[in-house]
Amino acid sequence: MTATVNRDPAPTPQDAGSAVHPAGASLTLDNVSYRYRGRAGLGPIDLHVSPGEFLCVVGPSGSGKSTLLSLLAGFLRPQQGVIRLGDETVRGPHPSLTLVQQEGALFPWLDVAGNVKFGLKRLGRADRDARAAEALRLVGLDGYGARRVHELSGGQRQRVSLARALAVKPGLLLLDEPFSALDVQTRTSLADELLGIWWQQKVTVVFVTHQLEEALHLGQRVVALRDGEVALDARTRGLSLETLQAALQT
Ligand SMILES: Nc1ncnc2c1ncn2[C@@H]1O[C@H](COP(=O)(O)OP(=O)(O)OP(=O)(O)O)[C@@H](O)[C@H]1O
Repeated sequence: MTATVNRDPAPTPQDAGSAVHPAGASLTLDNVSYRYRGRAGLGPIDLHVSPGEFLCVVGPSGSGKSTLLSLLAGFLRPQQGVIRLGDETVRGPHPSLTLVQQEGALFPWLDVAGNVKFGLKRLGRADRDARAAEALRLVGLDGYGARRVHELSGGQRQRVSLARALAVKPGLLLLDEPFSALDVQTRTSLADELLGIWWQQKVTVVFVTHQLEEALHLGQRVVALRDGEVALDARTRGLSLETLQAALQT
């Protein structure tokens, strides 16, 4: 039997019509490649992500997911091709582009609010405080600002990481297996909260995961990488798990 996961998590910005003005930036990869010592790596690939789109990237170990995220985050420079965020070429880490990783990477010497405000140094104090409070409310941690990081559960720490990323009001949110270290229940509820936040904020999302079911549940679109190339690029609506698995195997 074919198990079809047929879920569009929320109406897309396009579905919602002209009332919605996505805050997210478009992302374009034009003939991009990066090869370590000229061999393994990624590309060349072409990819366009629309403003406000939620894209999931899947692929087996070594298929190029981390390389792709490092390129998008500006940590690596393409050896060939161009990456654009909106009209701007990505040449390095960019304030409108934030990355949330598996283990959050919070600063243990700062309290929760200090962590969330970390990327807001260019703002005045009142704006920083307001942004941090808003971001903590978005992730369900209203009132947690004065807590120490070590007092938090794994799920709460990932919420703080997400709040820190959202506080800068990014055009593009990059998520690298952000929930994979969490238990299934926490993972599921955080994934659903992320969908709510995405829908509210209209940020463009690139979400990397090993879990094909998670990609079909969360994404509007999924890109499957195999050996550094795009093996499948499809809308998730109506896409079966078997089709996705087959694309990664053949
Ligand atoms: N620093 C490096 N030096 C040499 N080769 C590398 C380096 N980093 C990655 N590679 C190679 O590039 C290819 C893509 O690796 P990448 O880490 O992007 O894959 P991945 O899909 O993120 O894997 P995983 O799911 O295991 O994290 C692999 O063949 C890997 O061995």
